[in-house]
Amino acid sequence: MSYLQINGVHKTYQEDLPVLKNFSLGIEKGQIISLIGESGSGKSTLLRIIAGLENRTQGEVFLDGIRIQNPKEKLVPGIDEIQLVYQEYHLYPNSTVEENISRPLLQYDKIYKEKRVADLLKLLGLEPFKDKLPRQLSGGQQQKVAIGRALSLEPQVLLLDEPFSSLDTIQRREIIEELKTMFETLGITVLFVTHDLDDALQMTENLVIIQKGKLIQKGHPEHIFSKPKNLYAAKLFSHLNPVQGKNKVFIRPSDIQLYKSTGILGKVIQRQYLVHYNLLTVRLSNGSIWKAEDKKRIFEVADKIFLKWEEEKEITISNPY
Ligand SMILES: Nc1ncnc2c1ncn2[C@@H]1O[C@H](COP(=O)(O)OP(=O)(O)OP(=O)(O)O)[C@@H](O)[C@H]1O
Repeated sequence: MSYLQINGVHKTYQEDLPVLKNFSLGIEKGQIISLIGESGSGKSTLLRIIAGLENRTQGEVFLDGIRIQNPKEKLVPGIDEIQLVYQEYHLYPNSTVEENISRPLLQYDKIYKEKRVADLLKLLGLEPFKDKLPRQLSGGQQQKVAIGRALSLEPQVLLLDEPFSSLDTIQRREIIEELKTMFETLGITVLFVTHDLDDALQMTENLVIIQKGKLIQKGHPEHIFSKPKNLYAAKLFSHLNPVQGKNKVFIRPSDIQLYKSTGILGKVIQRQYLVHYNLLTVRLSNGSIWKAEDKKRIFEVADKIFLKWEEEKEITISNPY
């Protein structure tokens, strides 16, 4: 059994409409995992179940071998060892940063509380803002306060439910970088939920993919990229072009080479400037529409183009769902 063990969790809010289907996952102590899935795939429900804040229809969750109780089995749902951080910061608007972080420690010894809060303010780089109100902070700083508050109880596991979705790209990149280092230093076990593959990869190389309540695939991104279990897992990484004359066989735009004279003929119908290449939309002579990456930025709309690729780069996806 893993440190955090999720065994066959099944959840239905309404009869016959399962939101989680026999979901099992083991997470080792100190591991950081990114759980990625589209909207409505059951990610938040799973986190609430792990935290003991939502009743499971079937299955069990264990932390260090101890069963997490359903809310209906407890007077006060949840446990201190597992803390959940939400997208909306849920801060107390009229309390300072310091007060927000110390709030869960109301019942604790004063000296312990002061030290714990001072440590967290330092760890999160929030010391200069300790007397400010949440509304005087940026979104990223507010989320750090929420994370500080979650960490105040010295949890073993931190569950992050799309915590950076409302931040802009640069803020997200910076805060993920900073928190990742902090989590590694603390040795805390983290399950980070997101629908954004870039965010997921910035946090860790341990990926878990959930789709419609089912665990589709887990592992290193390189493995999922080259051997995706289904179309959704494959498409998370890039667009897929269906190879003509081959059933369920695809080629990624990044694996296509572009030529001016030999290969499969097409015509550029759209060109999109992206950071590292121009993304071309190409109509092939059989009418199908493909995407290709023009890394040298050579081709223009209406140009003739010829495509080639190595057969070994083709991906066969037997499961279309
Ligand atoms: N309390 C509830 N009562 C009834 N249905 C619910 C409840 N909470 C969630 N659901 C439904 O369960 C499904 C999964 O929702 P959930 O929030 O777990 O998914 P998610 O992957 O976190 O989605 P998002 O990224 O949009 O938050 C959705 O269809 C949602 O409408």
